[in-house]
Amino acid sequence: MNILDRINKENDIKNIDSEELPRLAEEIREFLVSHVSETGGHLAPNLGCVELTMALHRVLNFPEDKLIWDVGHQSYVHKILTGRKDEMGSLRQFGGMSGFPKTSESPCDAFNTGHSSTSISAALGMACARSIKGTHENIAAVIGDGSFTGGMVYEAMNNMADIKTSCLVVLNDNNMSIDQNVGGMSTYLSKLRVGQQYNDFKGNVEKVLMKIPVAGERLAKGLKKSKDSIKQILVPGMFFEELGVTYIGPIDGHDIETMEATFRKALKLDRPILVHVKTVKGKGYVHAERHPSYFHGVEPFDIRTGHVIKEKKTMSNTGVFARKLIELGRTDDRIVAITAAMGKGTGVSAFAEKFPERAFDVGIAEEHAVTFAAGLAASGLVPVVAIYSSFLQRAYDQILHDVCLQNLHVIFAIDRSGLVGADGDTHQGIFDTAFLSHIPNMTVIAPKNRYELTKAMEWAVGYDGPVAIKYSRGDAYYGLSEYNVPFEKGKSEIIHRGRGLAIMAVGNMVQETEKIYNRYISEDDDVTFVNARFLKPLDTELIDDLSHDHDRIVVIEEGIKRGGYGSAVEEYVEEHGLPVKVMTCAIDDRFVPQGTVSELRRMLGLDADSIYDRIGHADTIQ
Ligand SMILES: Cc1ncc(C[n+]2csc(CCOP(=O)(O)OP(=O)(O)O)c2C)c(N)n1
Ligand SMILES: CC(=O)[C@@H](O)[C@H](O)COP(=O)(O)O
Ligand SMILES: [Mg+2]
Repeated sequence: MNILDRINKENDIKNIDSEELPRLAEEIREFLVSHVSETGGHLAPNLGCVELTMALHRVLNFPEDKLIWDVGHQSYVHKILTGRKDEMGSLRQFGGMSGFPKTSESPCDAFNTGHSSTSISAALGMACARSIKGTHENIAAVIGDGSFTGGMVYEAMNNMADIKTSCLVVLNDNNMSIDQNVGGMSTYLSKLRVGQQYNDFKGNVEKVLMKIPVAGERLAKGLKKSKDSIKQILVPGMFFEELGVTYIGPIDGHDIETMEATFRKALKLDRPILVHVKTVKGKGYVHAERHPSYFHGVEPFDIRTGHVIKEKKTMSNTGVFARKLIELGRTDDRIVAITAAMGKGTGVSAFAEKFPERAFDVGIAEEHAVTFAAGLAASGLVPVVAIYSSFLQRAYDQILHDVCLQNLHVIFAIDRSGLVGADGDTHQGIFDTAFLSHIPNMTVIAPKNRYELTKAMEWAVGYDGPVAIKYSRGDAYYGLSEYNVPFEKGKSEIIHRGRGLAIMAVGNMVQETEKIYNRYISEDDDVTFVNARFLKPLDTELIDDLSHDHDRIVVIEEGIKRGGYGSAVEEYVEEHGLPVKVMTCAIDDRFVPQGTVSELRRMLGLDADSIYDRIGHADTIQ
């Protein structure tokens, strides 16, 4: 019988003999590789934290104790150990188990995550709540070295120093973000990693105890360690120590026994402790160990070769963006590119290969990325900040206060705009139009296909002011390339001028709308088909014009309805008393879960068939 068969619910791991734990770790790795090879998912981060998760589960009691996973992409092992291994087949699928912690999925998930660098703040909040309520649960956060580049971490640690209560932070350092980790903190952690041997457990605890006045010294003496070993412990982790957070480490993140003993002791101390754990990303699966970046988040793959089963043959929007950026960069040396730890994901790394001195990976620091871009723009350069739509949510005030208020020429390349699929609610890029369009000076463009994406980039470089260009995850659309009306600020593109019904589609929904349009044409319905293109400024002249011979305008967009493009059209029509009804097919006031984009569109009524059916009833709209 496999040892994993004896793990069926939370805390079962405590009944496994210590000698059996290494075998259990192997079984978990095999289980992970076999499942993720079929579903896709974040494999390398999970392979790297198998023993770390096991050690935490030996020490913490679930669901009473609280364990917070930063980003949460590495929580699969935690899920397996908390009675969810049978759900692994549905990982990241529509209606299935999430790839991130979800409080709605299990009481053993203490806090929902998906975006990085939130875990220490949340843990600290829980620790303070525990003091106020007088309860006694343990609270721990696990955060990776990549996530440790995010600013909130330092805000939390700054605060932590003032809050003298037990809170364990485990820094899972695999010397990798998605790509190579970057920056001063990453260098500092590297120094800590190579600068000393793994501390043995007693030495570490002794160090901690020595720093606690009076009682700590007594306890440390009780450990009967030699004076020499006490001396050598005072140097590492000074940065954390100076901040008032006790540092232990680095310890071997694949040695369950050492981690278990360290965590057990650390949790007894009534103060914030950071345990620095060194792990190998992708550990135990040769292809993932060799290519941790590729296996960070991977599509279904062949276990033997490590190759993704459905290799892409077409170019993605990201690829189109990257290629065009390089082309623009060749002739305009004012152009600089910025990524917040998503070099490969956004395509900025391709630009960086050609123009290393004009490309910046600032770490997982979207807020900084935007204000950094503002500084570059204020000095006459043309920064292109490429950030996924959902991660850009973080930088709202930087966009408003640092860029738009000064009308600076910063280009926002908003990748993963629209539904992203399997990552689910934390990652859907559905709020960008709403949170950008209401900021004065901002121009928002949603290109309809790959050609228009390149034209939008050219236009944005030639413009002077903040411009956001949003495009979706996945394959670039090649269709409708014969329609290529030159760019003019605030002007939509008329693909076909008919009468009666006008359909205005936004960005990636132009492709879906083409199907609806073709259906009308095949039925001899001469409808108007508009590519919205500029979401802001609104093409009010066109709306005025349409209102003369159309009684209905239908707006189709893959974004949140309130504050979106359709809202702006509706508002304009109402304010000006135009004789036309507007219906917006967009996403109602809700979050959108995981699934394939087509499943989600069907669920939301945003697929061509559903929209066609709805328009059929459009004369009933109020
Ligand atoms: C705010 C935000 N920006 C970017 C990301 C994308 N992202 C997810 S995991 C990750 C790297 C995290 O590295 P680390 O914390 O070291 O975890 P590892 O995968 O190495 O275990 C990044 C950049 C994110 N989830 N949230
Ligand atoms: C966990 C996380 O935030 C990233 O790894 C994200 O899943 C990447 O998404 P893409 O696959 O769209 O690059
Ligand atoms: Mg890492």
